[in-house]
Formats: sequence, structure tokens, C-alpha cells
Amino acid sequence: MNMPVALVVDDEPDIRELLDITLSRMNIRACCVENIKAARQLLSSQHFDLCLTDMRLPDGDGLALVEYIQESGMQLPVAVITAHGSMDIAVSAMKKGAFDFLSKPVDLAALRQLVNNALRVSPNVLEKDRRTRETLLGESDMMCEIRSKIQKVARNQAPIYISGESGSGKELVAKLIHQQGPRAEKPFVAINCGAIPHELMESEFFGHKKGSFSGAIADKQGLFQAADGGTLFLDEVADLPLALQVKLLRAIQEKKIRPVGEQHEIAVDVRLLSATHKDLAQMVREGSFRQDLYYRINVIELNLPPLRARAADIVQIAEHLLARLAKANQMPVPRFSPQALAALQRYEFPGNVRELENILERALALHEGDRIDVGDLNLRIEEDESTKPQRNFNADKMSLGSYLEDVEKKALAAALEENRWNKTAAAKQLGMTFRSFRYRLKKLGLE
Ligand SMILES: Nc1ncnc2c1ncn2[C@@H]1O[C@H](COP(=O)(O)OP(=O)(O)OP(=O)(O)O)[C@@H](O)[C@H]1O
Repeated sequence: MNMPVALVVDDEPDIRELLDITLSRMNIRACCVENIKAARQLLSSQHFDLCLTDMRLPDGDGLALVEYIQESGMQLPVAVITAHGSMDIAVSAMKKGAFDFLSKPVDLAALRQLVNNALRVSPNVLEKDRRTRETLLGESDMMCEIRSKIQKVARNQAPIYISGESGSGKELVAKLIHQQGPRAEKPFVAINCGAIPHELMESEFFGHKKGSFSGAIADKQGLFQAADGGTLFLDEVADLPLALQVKLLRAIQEKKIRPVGEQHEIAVDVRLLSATHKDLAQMVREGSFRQDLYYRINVIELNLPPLRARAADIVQIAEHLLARLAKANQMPVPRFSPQALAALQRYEFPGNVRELENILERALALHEGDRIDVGDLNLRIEEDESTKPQRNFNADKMSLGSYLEDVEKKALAAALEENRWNKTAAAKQLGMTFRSFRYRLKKLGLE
């Protein structure tokens, strides 16, 4: 295999030398330059596998180089070296697409770790895209966009905050980010922050030394250490008590933790992903979540829209999940009746995909023959759809297009049901021509 090549951009000769020696001991050839101009010249004339750049350079800042690399479409992981304590700059760089950051003075173990992660980023985009598509189902524009974001963010190390209603797939997305990235071979540790008693939280997160409190009968590793080299997924991060929020902030900034009762800090290399179904920005405004921590964990936000806002996905996901469930139960795959499909598309799914899974599991167990009918779905429809007020439009949670599509779909499906699936009568009731009605049915996937 060819020796990997790294581009090092730093105006301090000592740092260039340190990086050069460390990289060559890792069998990586370093090309060192002092400024952005020279870096751009080299980037345009030869291939690199990694770029390490200082932030303050004589002819500009490292952010400009990060931007240049992103805009030129090179699949090149770039990490920035920042002055100690300047996390804000590191956050900006990661928002612009930097892979990771190192703070000065450069810790050699952290440098080696970062370089190994960068070189593990594989450009096999097509294969990864296929796997993501088979796991995170849905062909709506929103889901396609989410999958493409997952591919992008999997390559870097920036903390990601995944927002979305309960059951909308936040943990599934977190796992995909881990699996598609350079840490895939290392552990993915998921923790539900709401499920740990407050008094045990610090020890759960950072570990403890034997005898540090009553009940600490042996040394214990914390979650950060368990996830070392891999990914730590903090589910329901909104439930973290304020005291722990401070300690978490420190661990993220310093990339170091201190187990309870331990004198020394331990370096950890963890990618942090977090999620909650609560409105974290609102909690910051109310003072129950620290703003500085919010800013650190939310370098990049990924919002998962509720299933009802992407109704175009419902049929595909339902059919896929039903086939999967039937296979797992060694049963033949039943078909949905058209009425069952229409009812699923109209349903609100307050519990999102998780609820859809439960509905299908029950329907599979209860249905008779080779068909699943509306009755087998046992949907919790509390109000008559035609009398129910429409949900309010919420621009944070959905696009106007998908909201209107949703409203239109409901109107068409209700008219069809009321007219016993007679399209001519349904079109007449809605004041549309038959042709236009049929066109809309097709467009909205209701045929
Ligand atoms: N787009 C999707 N395609 C296939 N399965 C999905 C999709 N979204 C969610 N699921 C499935 O739905 C279930 C719930 O997903 P997940 O646990 O990721 O949701 P969540 O948002 O983390 O929920 P909570 O907020 O309650 O923790 C899982 O079994 C997951 O595999």
C-alpha cells in the first residue's frame, strides 16, 4: 500500500517539526508548509490523505483553508490546531466541515488518535449509502436529505445533536453515524440519561475508584472509558442534572475525564452524539439546560421530522417492516388491503415509527387469511377526521410543502372513504375534475 501523505500547515517551525516526526513514526509522509497560499498550491497539484492546519497563519486563518477544501469537493479530512481554550474556534471549524480539532500544546497521543481516525475514513460512498438506505427507510425528500447528511457528518468528529419526537428514529440515526464513520470498529455506547439515578450519574459517566464512596467496592470504568475510541450516545440529554452538565462540558472541552475519587485526569477519545424529544433550546431559555453545553453538543443539528410530516414514507416503511416481521416469525408476508393502507396514511402516529412497528406486529399476529385489513390495525382514532381541526403548521418541524401535502392527502383519502372508493364521486365532492383528482392521487402515492 502507498504511504499516506499529510499536508501540515503551520507557521511555527517547532510545531511543523513535531508533527513531521510524529507522522513519520506512524509511516505517514508529511508535506509541511507555512501559509495558506503554499497549502493551496500543493492541494491543487497533488493528492493528500489528511490535512492538519494551524488556525492563525500569516496570510489568513485556518477556517479559510477548511472552507476552500470543502468548496473544492475534495474528500480530504482536515483537522484544525487551535490555541488552548479556544473551543469557539474549534466549533466554527467543525461547523464548516473540519473533521476534528487539536488544542495546543499538542498532545501526541491525541494527535495519533486523530490521525488514525482520519485515515480510517473510507470514501466508499455508494456502498455506505446503500446500507443506510436499507436501514433508515423512507424515500421522501426529507429522508433522502437526512441520509445524505448522515454520510457527511459520519466522516467528521463534530458533536451532533439529534432532535425529533419519540420513536422517530433518533437512536437509529446515531447508530448509523457511528457505523458509517471511522470509529465503526470501536464501541457504540448508548445511555438513557433519564434512567440513571442522579446520585450515581457522575460515577456512571466517569467511573470511580474503589472506596471513593460507600458502595464503591471496586474500581469501576465509566461510560466515557467504555466508549473510548468509539461513540457515546447520550439519549434524553435534556434529563441531565445541572451539576453533571458542568462536568460533561469539561470532559468535552478538555477531552479528559476524572473518575470519582481519582487524583489524575485520563485522556479519552470519544465522539459525542446526543438526542432528546424535548425542546432543548426552550430549556436553555428557561435556565434548566446550560447554554454553553447546548452550544458544544449542538455543533451540528439533525432534525428528524415526525412520521406524519412525511406521509409519503408510510406505505414504504409499513411494507418493509411487515416483510421483515413476517420473515422473523417465519410467516408468509400478508398484503395490506387498500383501506388499511389509506387508514395508515391518514393516521397521526404520535409514537412515530416505533408505533408503526407495534401496530404491524399486532396486526400480523391477529390477521386472518393473507390480508391485513383496517380492523387488524386497531388504530387509535379518537376523533372523526372530517371534524378534527387541522394541526397547526410548525415551520421548525416540517416544511410547508410536506404540511400541505399532508393536508391534501387527508382530504383526498377522506373523500374516497366517504364515497366508498368511487373516484368519480370523490372528485365531485371535492369540486375537482376526475382527471385532476386521479393526477393528485398518483402524485401523492395514494393510488
Ligand atoms: N426511518 C426508519 N426506518 C426504519 N425503521 C425505523 C425508522 N425510524 C425509526 N425506526 C425504528 O423505530 C424504532 C424507534 O426508533 P428509535 O429508537 O431510533 O427512536 P428514538 O427517536 O430514539 O425514540 P426515543 O425518543 O423514544 O428514544 C426502532 O425500532 C427503529 O429501528
